Amino acid sequence: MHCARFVLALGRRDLRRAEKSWPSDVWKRAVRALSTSSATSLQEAVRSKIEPMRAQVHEVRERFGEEVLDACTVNQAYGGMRSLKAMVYETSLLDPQEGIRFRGFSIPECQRLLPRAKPSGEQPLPEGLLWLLLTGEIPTESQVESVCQDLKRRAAVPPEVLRLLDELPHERMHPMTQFSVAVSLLQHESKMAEAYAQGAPKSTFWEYCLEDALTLIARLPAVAARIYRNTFHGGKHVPAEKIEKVDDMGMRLARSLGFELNEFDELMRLYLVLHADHEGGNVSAHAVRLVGSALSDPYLSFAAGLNGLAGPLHGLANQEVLRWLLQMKEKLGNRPMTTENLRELCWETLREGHVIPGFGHAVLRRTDPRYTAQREFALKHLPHDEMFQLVSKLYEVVPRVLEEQGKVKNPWPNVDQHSGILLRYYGLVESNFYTVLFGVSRALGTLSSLVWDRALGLPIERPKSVTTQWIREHFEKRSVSA
Ligand SMILES: CC(=O)SCCNC(=O)CCNC(=O)[C@H](O)C(C)(C)COP(=O)(O)OP(=O)(O)OC[C@H]1O[C@@H](n2cnc3c(N)ncnc32)[C@H](O)[C@@H]1OP(=O)(O)O
Ligand SMILES: O=C([O-])CC(=O)C(=O)O
Repeated sequence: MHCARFVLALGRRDLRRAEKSWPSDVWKRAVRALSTSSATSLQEAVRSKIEPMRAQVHEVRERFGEEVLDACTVNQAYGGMRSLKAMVYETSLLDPQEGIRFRGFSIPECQRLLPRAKPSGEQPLPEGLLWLLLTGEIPTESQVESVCQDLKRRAAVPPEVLRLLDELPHERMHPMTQFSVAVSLLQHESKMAEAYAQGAPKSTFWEYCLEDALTLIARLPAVAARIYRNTFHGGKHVPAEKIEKVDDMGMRLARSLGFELNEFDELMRLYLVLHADHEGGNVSAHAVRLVGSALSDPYLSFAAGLNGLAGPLHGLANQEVLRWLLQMKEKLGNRPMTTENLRELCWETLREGHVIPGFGHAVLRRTDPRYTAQREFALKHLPHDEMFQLVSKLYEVVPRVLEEQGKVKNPWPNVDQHSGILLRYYGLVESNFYTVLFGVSRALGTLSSLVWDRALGLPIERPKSVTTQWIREHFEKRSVSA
C-alpha cells in the first residue's frame, strides 16, 4: 500500500533511482510519511489528523506534564530567551548543526520527495510543502494538484483592496510596510473572525483558521506583485489573462511580478520552499503564534509576523546583504577580489559598528542548508555571475574575520546571504522588495502552525516577567536563607 503510493508520488523512474541511492533511514522515514489517507483535499487530510494528534498531546501531557523541559537562567531572561525550550511547534524543527527539517525532512530530502511541476520541474512545488507542513505526510501528485487548484481558485484579490494598495505612497513607503497594510486590508474577509463573532465553538476554530490561511496564502502572490509593480514599474501591472491559467504558486508569483523565464519560476518554487518555516522561536513565527494566541484571526496574526520579518536582524537582512555586496564591489573598484582586499572591507564594516549581514544565527552553528541549496542552484544556472563569485569568495573570508573578532557564536552564512544575488541575476534588482518574497513564503509555515495551534486549543500566551530589582531581591534573599 505504502509503496504503491510512493510510486504515485514520485513516478516509477524516480523511485528506481531513489532505491539505489538513498540511505535506508531516509527511505524508511519517507515510506512512513507517505500520504496514507485517501484524502483528496487538504482540508480532509488535516481533519483526519486532528483527533489522533489531540490524543497524542493528551497522552504526552498526562505522562510528562509535570516534567521540567528546561530551566531559565537570569542571562537567558535578559538575553532574548536564547535556546530556552519553552514552546511546542509542530511543523518544523531546527538542529543547530544540520539545519531545518520540515516535519522531519531535511531540505535535500524535500527536494527529492515532494512532487515537482510538470513536465520538467526540478524544484519541489510549494503546494506540496504546504501539504507536508499541515499534515506531516508526503503528498501524492494528485493531492498536490488538488492544493494547486484550490489556491488558484482563491487567488484573486478583492478589487477594493487593490485600489487601496494603489493609493499608498509607493515611493516613500517601504514594500514591507505596504505588505503589512495589504494583509491587514484583507482581514475584513476573515472567516475566523466571523465565526467567532457568531459564537462558533472553540473546537471548530481550526476549520475557519485553515480556511483563512488558504485564502491568504493564495492571495499573497498577487498582493506582492501589486506592491512590486506599483513601486518599481509605475503601476503597470501584468494583465490578469496572463496569470489566470497559471497552475502553481511559484510560477504565479514569478509571472505576476513580470518575469517570464522558466528558470525564474523554478527559483521562485525553491525560494518559497526554503523560506517557509524555521521552527517556532524566530521573530516572525513567534509573533504569528503570540498574536494568534489572543484568537486574533490569521490575517491579524500574519501581519504581526510580517512586521517582525521586516527587521534588519531577521528577514530584512536579505535586502541589507545585497546593498552590502554592491557597496563592497564599489569600494573594491578596480582592485581584484582577493582575500586580503575583502578582509579589509569586512573589517571596515565591523569597525563602523555594523553587523556583516547574512552571517551568524541565533540557533544554527554551521552553514545554513538553505544557503547551500541556493548555492547549488547558482552553481547550476549562474556559475560565472560576478556577484555569485563574490558571495563564494566571501564564504572563505567572512567566517575567519568573524572568528578573529571573537564575538559571534556562529560565523557561517545564513539563508539571506545568498538569496539576493539569485534574484538580481534574473533582473529582480530592487532589493527593498526582497523581504516581501520572504514574507510570501513564511506564510506557508507560520499559518500551518497557527492552524495546529487552534486545533490543539493552545491558550493565550502569557509568560511571567520580572524586574531587575525582583531578580536582585529574589537571589539575595535566597543566599541569606541558604
Ligand atoms: C532569516 C534570518 O533571520 S537569518 C538571520 C539574518 N540576520 C543577519 O544576517 C544579520 C547579521 N547577523 C546577526 O546580527 C546575528 O548573527 C543574528 C541576529 C542573526 C543572531 O544574533 P545572536 O543570536 O545575538 O548572535 P550571537 O550570539 O552570535 O551574537 C554575539 C555578538 O556577535 C555579534 N554578531 C553576531 N552576528 C554578527 C555578524 N554577522 N556580524 C557582526 N557581528 C555579529 C552580535 O551582534 C553580538 O554582539 P554584541 O555582544 O556586541 O551585542
Ligand atoms: O531561525 C531564526 O531565528 C531566523 C531564521 O533563520 C528564520 O526565521 O528563517
